[in-house]
Amino acid sequence: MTEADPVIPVPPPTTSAPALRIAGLRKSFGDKIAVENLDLTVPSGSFYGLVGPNGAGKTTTLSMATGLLRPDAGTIEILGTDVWRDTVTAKSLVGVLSDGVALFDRLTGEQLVTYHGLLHGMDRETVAQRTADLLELLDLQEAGGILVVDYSAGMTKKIALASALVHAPRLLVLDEPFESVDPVSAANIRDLLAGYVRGGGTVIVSSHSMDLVQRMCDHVAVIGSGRLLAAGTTDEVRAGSTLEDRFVELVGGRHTTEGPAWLHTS
Ligand SMILES: Nc1ncnc2c1ncn2[C@@H]1O[C@H](COP(=O)(O)OP(=O)(O)OP(=O)(O)O)[C@@H](O)[C@H]1O
Repeated sequence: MTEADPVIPVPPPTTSAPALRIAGLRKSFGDKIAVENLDLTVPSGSFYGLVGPNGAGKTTTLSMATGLLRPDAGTIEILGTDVWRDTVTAKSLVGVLSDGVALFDRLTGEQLVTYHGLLHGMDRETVAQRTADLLELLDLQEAGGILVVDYSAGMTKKIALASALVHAPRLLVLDEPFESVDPVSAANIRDLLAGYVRGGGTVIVSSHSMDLVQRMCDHVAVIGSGRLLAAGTTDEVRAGSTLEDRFVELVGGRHTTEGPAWLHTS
């Protein structure tokens, strides 16, 4: 699949508001401050990367941004709709692939995608057509009749992505979409997402692959310890070096030793 048109037409914009606007976002778990005073604006039509070290607050931020986790403070708007005041409208605008949220895995892959489509109020015929398209695009045709509980990690990721896409959302929020996915499927997913953005959609993707984010995303935000460290176009943020080098510079934490002596066999 190359230079593909968007598989699913993205509804035309009805607002000039950014795809996502976050202001003053905070979240603590007990004494642990996971997200601290975070401001972030994701322009409509962008392919936005969110990067940060383990425990930086990416999943917490994306969960709050998509109506899955209530913030302690701050506002979040998706295309001008306040996520926590008008959650139903906001959720209709967004497709979410979450890290670690359980799927209804006693359904087959086909049933799971169909369920998500029906949940969004789509008619059965459209849901069936789109489900078939998505299963084909994600190389899951043969697995469509198998229970999701029996899927591999990569297949589970792909069926969750299909479920997030079936209602043709205006904004797609993907937490670690390429984790466990084989290189061919990853390339197919990248083409699918690029086509989706060309068709007017917005993608936010969190990833630990700096190389992938640098190649794929036109904007990037770096977060560390729950705070925004840098944000802008990918070229602005990497400022002449590679995103990986810039990331290490911003985040720190590189160890200069080769580990304890007992790890060295000779
Ligand atoms: N439900 C929770 N209860 C307690 N602490 C939590 C909870 N969820 C997240 N945290 C803490 O909040 C911080 C941010 O976690 P988060 O999962 O958002 O990081 P992340 O950037 O997605 O990390 P990773 O790249 O490792 O997935 C971490 O210190 C984590 O331990």
